[in-house]
Amino acid sequence: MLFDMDYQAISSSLIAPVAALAIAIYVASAIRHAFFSPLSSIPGPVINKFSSLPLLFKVMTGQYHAYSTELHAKYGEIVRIGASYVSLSNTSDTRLVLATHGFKKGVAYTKGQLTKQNSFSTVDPEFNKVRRRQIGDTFAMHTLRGIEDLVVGAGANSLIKAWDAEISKQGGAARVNYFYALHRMGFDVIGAVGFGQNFNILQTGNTEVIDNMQSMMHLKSIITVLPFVNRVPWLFPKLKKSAQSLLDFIGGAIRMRRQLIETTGAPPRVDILQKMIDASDPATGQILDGDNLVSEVGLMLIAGTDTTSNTLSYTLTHLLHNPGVYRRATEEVRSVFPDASQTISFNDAKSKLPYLSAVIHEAMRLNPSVSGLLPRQLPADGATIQGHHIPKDAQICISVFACQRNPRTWDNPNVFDPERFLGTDLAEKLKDVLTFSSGVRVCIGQNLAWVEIYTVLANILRRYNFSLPEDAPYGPHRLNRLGVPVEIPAASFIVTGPRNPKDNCCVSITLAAA
Ligand code: HEM
Repeated sequence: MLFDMDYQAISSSLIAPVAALAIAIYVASAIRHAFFSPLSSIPGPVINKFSSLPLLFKVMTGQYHAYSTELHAKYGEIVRIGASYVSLSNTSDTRLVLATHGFKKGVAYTKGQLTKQNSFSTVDPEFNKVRRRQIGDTFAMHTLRGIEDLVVGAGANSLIKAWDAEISKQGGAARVNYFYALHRMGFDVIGAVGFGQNFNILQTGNTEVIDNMQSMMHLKSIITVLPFVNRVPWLFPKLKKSAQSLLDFIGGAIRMRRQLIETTGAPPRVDILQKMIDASDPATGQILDGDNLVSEVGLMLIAGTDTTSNTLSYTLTHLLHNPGVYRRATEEVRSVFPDASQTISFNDAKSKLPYLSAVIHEAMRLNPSVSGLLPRQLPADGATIQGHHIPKDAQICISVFACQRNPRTWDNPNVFDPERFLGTDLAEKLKDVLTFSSGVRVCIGQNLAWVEIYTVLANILRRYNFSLPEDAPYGPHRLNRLGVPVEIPAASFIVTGPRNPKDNCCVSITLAAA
């Protein structure tokens, strides 16, 4: 008993010094990491030298794109954006990081994973190489030429059908929400080319599946930062239920296709789903099956819908906010393609409409739809960038948004000005645009996105007159201190889009004179 009492007395008297020692060690290590690590020479807010919490908060609340851009404007082209995180806004440095598998994707990609690893989420270069070999042909231009009719049918033509119906229903002029219309359409396009199915949500107005997709992106952003959320069923149950519904939906679509092949003995048509079912790695013969197929096709639905639809939405927003640009783009389309009975094809739109091309490039520069945190690991020896040694245990964050608004690269970077992409130096200029990323992990679906973007914009600009409704909260009537329209607020949950599309993306449309 006596021994017990002594023991208790001794242990209680030790608590305070042990705790003090632990705190001292923690503080010393934080100070060493903040001020004496190789990262200490990199500029940034003092708090970021000690903690990554401000960064993680910005990621979770959808503000990373704006936060990184703000810090680069203040501190320069290399910034300590978190205790172990460095951000770059110089395109050449960023391209260098993206060029090879030397800088592997950061582990955050695997934390946000809700399905089996796929070509996007994997951090393993070998796995990625196999996947890209398996599905590369699926997205090659020669494949897409074969399915352009599907893209245009579910895309531009279907949108025109829906908007024509709205115009006649609303008596000659219709008020529509272009964000939702373009998202539903984008989903139908992936349905047509990726699932061999007519989801038809543009015509039916069903948005449940779109909402499920947005919930999945939100959940992924949260899990990236707080991985334990995925293991605790009662945390964010609504988001999880929506994400699961989406995965069930994808699994069901693949099962239907397999059953159809078993019944008829042949695929109904050559589309992306069939290409993926048939895909094999030319080097190893490995095929895609089971959960791997669900994961890859699910990725395509998410990566292909939100990104392309947001790009289209932003392009239309910029046209509506800049009436002079809108007039010139519309005149170009209508004078080059006066016959409204002929659908404008991808090749024609791309090769014959230089001003519309410049508008699209400029919208994609200002609003790259993938501008969330894209972290990269360092090689074993670290790397030296802009004279700073970045050690192997740090991570480099790619901020496409900050790169594309870097004032050292772009004059008046926050001003929408398609003229930038009209000169003879177009190819040079495009080297500074990283909207589809670059290097070994460059977007695999960009050809599909281009076909959809050009065919939709060319055909709707020819067919409709667009104008902002009188109650539009943003537009040419609301200018910032640079004298250009205030940008509508955006949120970035991996994909960046308008934060409140319901209120900020309405437009009035009428049929253009034939
Ligand atoms: C305007 C539309 C699009 C934009 C701006 C875009 C942008 C990007 C970017 C920036 C990346 C790199 C992300 C990273 O490093 O973490 C990426 C990767 C990827 N994208 Fe896209 N994308 C678009 C459309 C599409 C479409 C239509 C598909 C397929 C249907 C697609 C499929 C993918 C895949 C599979 C990857 C991962 C590639 C890899 O890591 O090897 N994307 N995209």
